[in-house]
Amino acid sequence: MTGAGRAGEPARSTIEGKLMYPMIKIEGVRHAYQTPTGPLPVLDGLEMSLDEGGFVAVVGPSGCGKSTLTRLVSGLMKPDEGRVMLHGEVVAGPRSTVGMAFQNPVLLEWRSILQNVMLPLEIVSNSLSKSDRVERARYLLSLVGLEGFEDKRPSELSGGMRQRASLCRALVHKPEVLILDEPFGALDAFTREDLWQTMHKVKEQEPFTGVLITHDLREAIFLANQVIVLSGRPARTQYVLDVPDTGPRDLEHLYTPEAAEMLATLRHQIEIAQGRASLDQEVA
Ligand SMILES: Nc1ncnc2c1ncn2[C@@H]1O[C@H](COP(=O)(O)OP(=O)(O)OP(=O)(O)O)[C@@H](O)[C@H]1O
Repeated sequence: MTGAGRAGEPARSTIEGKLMYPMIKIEGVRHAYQTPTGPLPVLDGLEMSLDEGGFVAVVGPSGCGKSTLTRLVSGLMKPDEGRVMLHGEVVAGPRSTVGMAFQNPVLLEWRSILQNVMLPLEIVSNSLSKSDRVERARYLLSLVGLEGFEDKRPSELSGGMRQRASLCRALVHKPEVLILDEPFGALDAFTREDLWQTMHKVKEQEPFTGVLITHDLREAIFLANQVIVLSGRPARTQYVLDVPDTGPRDLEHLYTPEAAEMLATLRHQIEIAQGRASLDQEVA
């Protein structure tokens, strides 16, 4: 990688003479939505840095601006101030190198599950032949446990299965960044935990840099290696927690003293963000 065409001087390091940029870098981002009753400030001093292969979970009070952050990273929106960079390049418009999965999977009922997963390959220009596309989609479906369901319609699948298919669709074109906006929020607790483990398996086989928006602190520390707590709206980066050991783990991991301590810290930070606790109060 060279520095040519790179914006300004984003934080970077050098390994063997090569410039290394964080995969995602957000600097001093401020944004307000224009509404009929005037501007609504949503983000006010957002900072974030995530290396390639990292996985960040973003938590914060309801309505503080978490989804707005995902729109900025995917290039669907530009900030009023500050900059969002992917690999040192300012994000100036929608990026095909970003995959997204949401709480509502929105699969197309008139297409089979396999055809739904293949959809991004039809939209994003790529050199894959039809048979390679089919092979890629089938591989991902088997990775998430949906082998044998390729020809089903979305309505024939359970909510958890649809979410698995949606994950495959988000990954099929090998995006550099995978954005997950509360993808497990509507699922029951058992299905959700099952999908957390699937996520670890997928990340092992299909490396990506992940951004997870969630209200579930256990989910955050189970999946991510960094958790960012946003303050109440207008949101700024209030607290960053580094989660050690991001390798595959079992659910028992969530019941260790280390996990309990991380959860207590995050809960306390959320209470501060909600204005229900002050910075100088001890973590309970
Ligand atoms: N296009 C828009 N125009 C005007 N206001 C908007 C727009 N999109 C979002 N908002 C408002 O901006 C604020 C932040 O929205 P956003 O969806 O980013 O929050 P969030 O943290 O993801 O919310 P939640 O936790 O409830 O999912 C909310 O008050 C929302 O109503």
